Amino acid sequence: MTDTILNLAPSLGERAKAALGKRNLVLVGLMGAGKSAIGRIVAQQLGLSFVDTDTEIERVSRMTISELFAAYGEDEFRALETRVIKRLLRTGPRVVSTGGGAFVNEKTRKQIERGGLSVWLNADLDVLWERVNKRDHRPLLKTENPKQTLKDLMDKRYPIYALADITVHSRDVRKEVIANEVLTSVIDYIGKDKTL
Ligand SMILES: Nc1ncnc2c1ncn2[C@@H]1O[C@H](COP(=O)(O)OP(=O)(O)O)[C@@H](O)[C@H]1O
Ligand SMILES: O=C(O)C1=C[C@@H](OP(=O)(O)O)[C@@H](O)[C@H](O)C1
Ligand SMILES: [Mg+2]
Repeated sequence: MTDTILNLAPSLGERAKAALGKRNLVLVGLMGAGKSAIGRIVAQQLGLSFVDTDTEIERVSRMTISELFAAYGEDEFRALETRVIKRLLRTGPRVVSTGGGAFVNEKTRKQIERGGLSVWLNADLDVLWERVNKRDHRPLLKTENPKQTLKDLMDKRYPIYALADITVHSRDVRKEVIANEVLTSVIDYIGKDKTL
């Protein structure tokens, strides 16, 4: 009997999916915040498809992000990013993990505002640095002092990320914990805003 009741209770993922309806869930935030890693887990829990915009950009261009930056520069990369995100949001609902600069670009941000619910994964400098310094595939961090570059980007971008619908504190705990907080925040946010 108890088993039956437990089985019928909707899971956190099911409740968040019902709250989201047809909206896309879009993760934004700085490099290393966990957008790609957390987005994948959140999508699994929601039973929605997952796409990482950088992976999609690499697929359509048949180049890596570093190659794109080197060959065409950041402005061209942003233009491609805007186009890719527009298409992904049109054909959802899905979970979309963006690259760190996407939400900072005004055109892309407006698309995200129209096409989905945005979640900022907000992390401290030391957490971000710990995560990004292990890999070297991020062209913007190929500077003499990448930690300072990250700090400068934080100062510039955090006021813009703060425009996201929801903020979740990304920190040094298991990824599943952060993913659950994203789902809970979605339920809370949609429950509070009756106009949605
Ligand atoms: N909560 C977490 N705990 C431990 N490692 C994490 C956590 N979130 C992300 N990571 C790791 O940090 C690195 C950067 O995460 P990633 O998802 O690529 O960030 P982003 O897409 O925001 O740049 C990856 O190796 C990822 O597995
Ligand atoms: O912050 C940025 O401008 C960028 C972040 C990267 O994605 P992640 O945030 O997933 O590392 C990637 O899109 C590109 O290197 C530019
Ligand atoms: Mg990423």
